[in-house]
Amino acid sequence: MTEPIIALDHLTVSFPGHPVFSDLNLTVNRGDFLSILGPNGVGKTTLMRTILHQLKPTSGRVVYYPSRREVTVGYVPQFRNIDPEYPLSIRNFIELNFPGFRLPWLSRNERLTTNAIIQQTGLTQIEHRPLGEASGGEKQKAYLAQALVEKPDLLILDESTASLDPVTKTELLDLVKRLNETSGLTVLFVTHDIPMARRYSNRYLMMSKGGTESGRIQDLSDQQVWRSDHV
Ligand SMILES: Nc1ncnc2c1ncn2[C@@H]1O[C@H](COP(=O)(O)OP(=O)(O)OP(=O)(O)O)[C@@H](O)[C@H]1O
Repeated sequence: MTEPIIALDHLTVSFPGHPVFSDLNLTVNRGDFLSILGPNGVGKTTLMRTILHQLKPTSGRVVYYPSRREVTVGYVPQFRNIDPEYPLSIRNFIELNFPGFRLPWLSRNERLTTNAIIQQTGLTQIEHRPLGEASGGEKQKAYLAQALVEKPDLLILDESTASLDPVTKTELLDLVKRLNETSGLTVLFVTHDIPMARRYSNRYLMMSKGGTESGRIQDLSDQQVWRSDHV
C-alpha cells in the first residue's frame, strides 16, 4: 500500500527578481527512491533546501506525513572541502549526530549503532583517522554514515556521489538501495548521472527551464533528458 511521506503542494520559490521554479506538485511515497534531475542552476538544491525547511517558499508548501516532527530527515551534501587540520576522527564525526551527543558518554547502544554503521559504510579500517586527512570518497562515506545515525525515514543525497569513482559510487548507492528495500528508507537522489538514476530509483522528477515532469523511471526517455538540457 502506498503511503505518502511528503507532498509538494503548488510549490513556488523565487529569489528577488529571479524565479527558480513555480507551481511544483508531487507526492513522494514511503519507500520511493526518487531521482531529481535537471541541468545546472535549475533549482534542485533550492528544492532540497525548501524541503528541509531551510528556505521558505514564495507560495505553496511542503507537507510532511504524518507531521514534520515525526519524520527524521538525513541530508548528505555535495562534497565540501574540509580543513585538513579538522581534528575529529571519522568515528567521532559520525557520532556527532546522536541527539545530545557528548563524548565520552555515549550509551552502549549508541556505540553498537556506530559500529554497525561504520561497518556498513566500509569505514572500519580508517575509523580512527582524522576526518581532515580522509580522501574525498572517504569523507562522503563519513557524511552518509553520520546521516544514518539518526535512522532517517527520508534521506536526501544532494549530488553526494558526484565526486566519487565508479566503484565507491556503486558501493554507496548499493548500501542506500539495501536500506531502501529492507527498511523502507525513502530516498531523494539529486544527480546528473542518468545511468545511476535509472539503475537505482523507481521514480524521477525532471526539472528544466520549461517546467517539471515526473514519472516512473522506466518511462524516462532519452528525448526528455536531451530536452531538459536544451530548453
Ligand atoms: N540564496 C540565493 N539567492 C539568490 N539566488 C540563489 C540563491 N541560491 C540559489 N540561487 C540561484 O537559484 C538558481 C538555482 O540554484 P540551485 O543551486 O538550486 O541549482 P541546482 O539545480 O542545484 O544547480 P547545480 O546542478 O549546478 O548544483 C541558480 O540560478 C542560483 O544562482
